[in-house]
Amino acid sequence: MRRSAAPSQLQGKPFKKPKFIPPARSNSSLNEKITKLNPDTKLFEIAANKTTFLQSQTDPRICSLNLLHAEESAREINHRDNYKGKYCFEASAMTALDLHHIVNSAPKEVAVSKEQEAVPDSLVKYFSVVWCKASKKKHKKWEGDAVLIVKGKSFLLKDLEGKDIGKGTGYKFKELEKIEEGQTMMIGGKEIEVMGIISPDDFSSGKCFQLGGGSPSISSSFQASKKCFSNSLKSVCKPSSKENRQSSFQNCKPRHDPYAPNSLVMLQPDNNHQWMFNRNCFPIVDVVIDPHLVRHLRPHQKEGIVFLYECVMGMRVNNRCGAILADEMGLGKTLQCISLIWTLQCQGPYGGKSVIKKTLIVTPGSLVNNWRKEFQKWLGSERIKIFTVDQDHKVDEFIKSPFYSVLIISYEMLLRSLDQIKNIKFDLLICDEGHRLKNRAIKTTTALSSLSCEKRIILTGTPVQNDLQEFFALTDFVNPGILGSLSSYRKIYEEPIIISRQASASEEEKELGDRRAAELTCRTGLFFLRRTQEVINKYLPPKIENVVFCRPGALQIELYRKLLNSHAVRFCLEGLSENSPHLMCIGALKKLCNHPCLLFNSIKEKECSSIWDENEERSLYEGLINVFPADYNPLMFSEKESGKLQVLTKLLAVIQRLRPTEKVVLVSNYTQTLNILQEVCKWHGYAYTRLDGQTPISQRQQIVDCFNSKYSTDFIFLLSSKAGGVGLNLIGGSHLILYDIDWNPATDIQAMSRVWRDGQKHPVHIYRLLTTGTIEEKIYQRQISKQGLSGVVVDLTRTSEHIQFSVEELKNLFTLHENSHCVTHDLLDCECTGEQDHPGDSLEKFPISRNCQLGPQHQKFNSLKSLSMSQLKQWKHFSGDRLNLTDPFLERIRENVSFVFQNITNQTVL
Ligand SMILES: Nc1ncnc2c1ncn2[C@@H]1O[C@H](COP(=O)(O)OP(=O)(O)OP(=O)(O)O)[C@@H](O)[C@H]1O
Ligand SMILES: [Mg+2]
Repeated sequence: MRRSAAPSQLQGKPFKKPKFIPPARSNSSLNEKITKLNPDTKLFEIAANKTTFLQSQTDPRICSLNLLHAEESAREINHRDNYKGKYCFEASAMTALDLHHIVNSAPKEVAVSKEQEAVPDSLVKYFSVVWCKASKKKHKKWEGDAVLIVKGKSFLLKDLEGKDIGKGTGYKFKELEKIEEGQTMMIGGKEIEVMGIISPDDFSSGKCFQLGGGSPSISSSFQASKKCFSNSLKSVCKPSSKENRQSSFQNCKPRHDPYAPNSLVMLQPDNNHQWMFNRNCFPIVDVVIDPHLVRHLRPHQKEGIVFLYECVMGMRVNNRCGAILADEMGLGKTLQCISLIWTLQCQGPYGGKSVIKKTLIVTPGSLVNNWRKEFQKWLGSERIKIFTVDQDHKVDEFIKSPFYSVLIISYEMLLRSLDQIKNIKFDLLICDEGHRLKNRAIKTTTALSSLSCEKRIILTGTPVQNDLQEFFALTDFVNPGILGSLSSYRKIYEEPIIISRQASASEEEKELGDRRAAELTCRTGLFFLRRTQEVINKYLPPKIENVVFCRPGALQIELYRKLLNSHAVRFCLEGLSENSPHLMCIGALKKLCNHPCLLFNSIKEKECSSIWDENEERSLYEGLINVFPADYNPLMFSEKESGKLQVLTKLLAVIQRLRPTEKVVLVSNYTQTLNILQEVCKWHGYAYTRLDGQTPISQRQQIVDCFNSKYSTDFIFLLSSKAGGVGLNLIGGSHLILYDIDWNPATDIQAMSRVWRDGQKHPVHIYRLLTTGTIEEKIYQRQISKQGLSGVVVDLTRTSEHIQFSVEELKNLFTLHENSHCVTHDLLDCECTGEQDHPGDSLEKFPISRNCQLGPQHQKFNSLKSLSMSQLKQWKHFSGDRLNLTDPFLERIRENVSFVFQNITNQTVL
């Protein structure tokens, strides 16, 4: 049998999982393999690999989420790098010095692993192997790489996707115990050759399943350097004519002075990068952000630009040019991208030549014109020509005109114009509110993935929080293939992580899950950046957040009781079947909380519709109509019938009386509820404007601008959170009222973030209205306990309306607490009587933020936990008649309010 040299040895990393090399092609030993190569190639390949390896160990940039302060770091790095790499020839000379170190280090690793063989038998051992079906043929044709796990007398063979491809027990103990590198053996009907020993560490982190082994930067750099070498050598050897080069060199000055005070200078490319991308040996030129922009940038934005630059230039993960910028809402992701586009369009590190020509920005319809406005705001109209696609301006126009360099288009329009878009060569793709790409199967994702552009950025304020598959989709979109195939990702990361989070998980499973999560964080952390709102708090006015519990009206209580007694609800509580109508029951209760007339409308609609004969609906609504007054007219509804509506109308009146120049954003998830709120505005003569799913895209920015203008006479902005919750800047309003609650906390947080952002002049008041003792409280509790308290890596139980409920949970949901001021407060186990602050509580100790899907490691860098029950305990509590509110507005509407939680951020600025 011909023996293949373990590819891991060729890479100088015997403990990493080698890339599979069919035996027929790779039958030479390590030394043979190296000497067969062109000597220069050999030096370069290994040295380039080493360079990146060392860099990944020592370079602070590698830890993306632990960014250096941009100003100092970028400059410092530049100066540090200045000594090297003016020309790529220097690179090979320098890196060649490391060759011995690499080759010599290999046996050491083996020795370390071998020590482990001597440890007690109960310990598990891991090997990288190649395998094929058992045969007597002389020349084996290996079918693939695998990982062999040996424990005592049994073994398990897994392919690189993590799938089990063989297992067996009862083997001779000695045979399994003495497995060593290079050995071939028959095992479970398969012939295997042991290519190397895998350390327990590499197994538990999952690294051994990665092709080429190691971190992305290490492995891809190796591949990349191999790939680029032959090309770059050719092109390096045929530089442009002497004269041309001289004249290029003379023009190679940075566009802006890198030594000016406060200059923001990008990192210079390292040797490896130069080999790949500077084939004409242009001199290295400092890339300096336009001082006109730098003047305005906040520190976190400077860091963000450095991060984005390094990602799209392929400086963080070799051969990969994608990034996810997941800063919380309002942190100015738009400005960071605009700065990047402007920079790359005019500058580049190689001879100063620009890196990109055309940029495609895809964004929700409501934000197309917001992007245009932001370009105008930060760069004026002369520097860069923007084309926005709408009904009257089609992609054709962009194609025909040489003027425009940036195309801004909505996701919907993109799908319609995909054929044309595909024919344009875009160098940079930015997907705003890109969490919508979390589903790989939807058309938008496949359409965007089909574009050939490699430099891809996803912007999102609410990255997928609790679903590892969605996280995979985002990651795979920006850096295709970086985490392998979906099936291997599931086996290697998702499954062990999920298992480890289950209550029944063994210690071993927990440990494995933690390690895999840590490894995943580490691998993606290079191109994933998230900062929380705390970084801009100091630039913003104070924010007073109130969770207001409103007593339900008499009609509401009566209807509520009747609903809970319905056959449908009782059927749900008997045990869940597939056809359980619990979602319908929940929907009816939520409608009732908003206003009984919504329920009345539903009953009447069902009466007229043919679907009415469905049993559950009949059993839910049966007899309900009799609870309404005989002459009930849903068009003439009364505010008193809904506790929340009563509080709302009083609140609006007080705000207008006390602050006649301030404006209110009023948010609901439902169009029908917005209709009711709109009626209320009309009755009270409040000037209002409205944005929902029906608002034509072309009008949306105009509506927003008009509301934000100081000349606007609108008092209220009616906003549908589903349609316009993301991305909008509604700083014209300083009061935001969230009329109803969503299962998904991200939806609510998105909506609440519309007013407290850069540019806001007034202290901001946020009011979340909940009906006391009802399902709304339960949903709120679920938001702050399940997802907030968990603090774990994943919680797949939370998927908006598709949550799986246990019967116990449904019992809780379908209970009305009529005698409590606030069930949520009762659950807090708080000793206060709801009339005072909690002594010694520091709000700073409990920053409010959101959970990040990858748990502790990500949180350490960039994301704090969501508001949790324990944090809520630290807020101010005001109960019943003893309300002694510091909020001047709530103070005047206490009548219908049974309880208030209040938190003030930035009080010092008051
Ligand atoms: N450095 C700055 N100085 C002043 N205003 C700024 C600065 N950066 C951003 N802004 C303003 O802050 C507002 C919010 O910025 P932007 O819309 O980019 O936020 P975002 O991060 O995209 O938030 P979201 O996730 O909600 O879309 C905008 O009006 C923007 O012009
Ligand atoms: Mg945005």
